[in-house]
Amino acid sequence: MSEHKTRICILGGGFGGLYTALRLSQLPWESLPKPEIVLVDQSDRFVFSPLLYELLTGELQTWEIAPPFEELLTDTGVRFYQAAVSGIDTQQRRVYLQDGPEIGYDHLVLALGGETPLDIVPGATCYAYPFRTVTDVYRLEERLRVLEESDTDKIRVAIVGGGYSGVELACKLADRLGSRGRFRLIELTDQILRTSPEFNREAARKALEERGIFIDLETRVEAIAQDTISLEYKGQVDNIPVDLVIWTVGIRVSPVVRNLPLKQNQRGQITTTPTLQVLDHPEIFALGDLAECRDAEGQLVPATAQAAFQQADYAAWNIWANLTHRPQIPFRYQYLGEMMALGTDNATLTGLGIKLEGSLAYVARRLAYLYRMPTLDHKLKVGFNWLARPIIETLSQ
Ligand SMILES: Cc1cc2nc3c(=O)[nH]c(=O)nc-3n(C[C@H](O)[C@H](O)[C@H](O)COP(=O)(O)OP(=O)(O)OC[C@H]3O[C@@H](n4cnc5c(N)ncnc54)[C@H](O)[C@@H]3O)c2cc1C
Ligand SMILES: NC(=O)c1ccc[n+]([C@@H]2O[C@H](COP(=O)([O-])OP(=O)(O)OC[C@H]3O[C@@H](n4cnc5c(N)ncnc54)[C@H](OP(=O)(O)O)[C@@H]3O)[C@@H](O)[C@H]2O)c1
Ligand SMILES: C/C(=C\Cc1cc(O)c2ccccc2c1O)CCC[C@H](C)CCC[C@H](C)CCCC(C)C
Repeated sequence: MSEHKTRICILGGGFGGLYTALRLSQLPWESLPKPEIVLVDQSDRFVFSPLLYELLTGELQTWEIAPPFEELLTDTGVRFYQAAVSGIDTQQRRVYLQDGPEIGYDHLVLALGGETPLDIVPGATCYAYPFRTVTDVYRLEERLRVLEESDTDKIRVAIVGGGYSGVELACKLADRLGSRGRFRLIELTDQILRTSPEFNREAARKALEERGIFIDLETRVEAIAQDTISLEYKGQVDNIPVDLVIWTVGIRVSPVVRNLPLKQNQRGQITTTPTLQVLDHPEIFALGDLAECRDAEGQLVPATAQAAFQQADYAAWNIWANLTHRPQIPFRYQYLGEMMALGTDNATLTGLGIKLEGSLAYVARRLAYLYRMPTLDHKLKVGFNWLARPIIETLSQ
């Protein structure tokens, strides 16, 4: 008689999914056969999004911040499928893939993250550049290169959203374009970085000012066309000429998630228990940006990499606990602080009672992120490269 091997299927290989898979592969399964762990992602590589800006400035290379899953999962026993998830049957416990096999599961982990919605303003889908994936970075890089090689005197860039992504991108791009860049940062509310600690917000304001970045507060984007952006401020609409519009605003869960017969909030996020299980489906875990979770203390868990990274440990542990008949542990979110890149030699950091800005914060942020990268092997490769690169560059001058 062939024995059914328990299968854990993880959908999405980002901060929630990949780290759950890696943690699961390290847990002790001695008392029972190791389950089959399957990870599905539409991309062939994991993206360490906090360091995505550094691709645009050439500070980092793609392999460092977006290593292929096959490489990260070597010797872990986790099986990787590159395919887009097109549907999930939660009754039959089956996952459907575009151009791929159907996968049955015993435990399912939903970690598909979110998408940047562009269709909320006319013209944005056609003319604005989102900033979330490596493909987004390559498209933006191509546009920047065309503009840099053109004979236009000033390159006019509008960045929509005065949140973290908008501010970080503005500073990095301002450093890349130097005196040729003309930047506006467009924010709907009356301040940038509304949720940041005052220290980081002040450091960001200073960095934006030093780079001559103009901030439009209380300003709504009405429409985007090929070479203009229409901005509404205090009831008046202005059409401003631009060469490039970058859209960093909003997050939306994908239609695959929206279509699931699982309890969701107004934004389509799946409601979970503090143990990260989906209501009425103890075999399904949901984490990261697609989940609405209140932790053991009742605090709402934010949609950040910091939170997804912490949830992954609990999701893995609770699946293991389920299979080994141990009690579940409720998730406790620990806000450790936040870090922001504010240019190619500058950053700000507030966390664990420490406040740092300038080049010291720049180095500390890099080291803190190196420590958060997946797998020891990858950390060593990247760390070694960070040490070796400046030496090689100096010697080859
Ligand atoms: C530019 C940028 C910078 C950021 N910086 C920070 C930061 O400094 N600190 C911080 O805490 N947070 C940061 N964030 C937020 C952070 O990236 C997210 O909160 C975090 O990635 C959420 O993790 P997740 O696992 O839910 O989703 P993700 O990490 O987005 O992973 C989702 C995965 O699912 C895959 N996927 C999606 N749909 C499908 C499908 N249909 N089929 C198959 N695969 C699919 C995707 O390819 C992706 O690999 C940043 C975000 C951006 C965009
Ligand atoms: N360094 C970091 O820690 C870091 C970096 C990047 C991302 N993240 C995390 O990733 C998530 C997404 O961050 P994000 O910066 O990409 O997005 P975000 O936090 O949603 O910021 C977008 C900003 O744009 C504003 N806005 C919304 N609609 C607008 C419109 N139509 N026109 C102009 N402005 C508009 C938002 O105002 P409202 O707030 O009022 O909606 C907000 O201030 C967050 O959870 C964040 O914590 C963290
Ligand atoms: C603020 C810190 C962590 C929170 C955090 C933020 C993120 O954006 C993440 C993204 C993805 C995964 C996880 C996280 C995340 O946990 C870090 C706090 C760091 C400390 C304040 C100390 C840092 C010490 C340095 C590593 C060494 C300093 C060396 C010197 C100053 C050069």
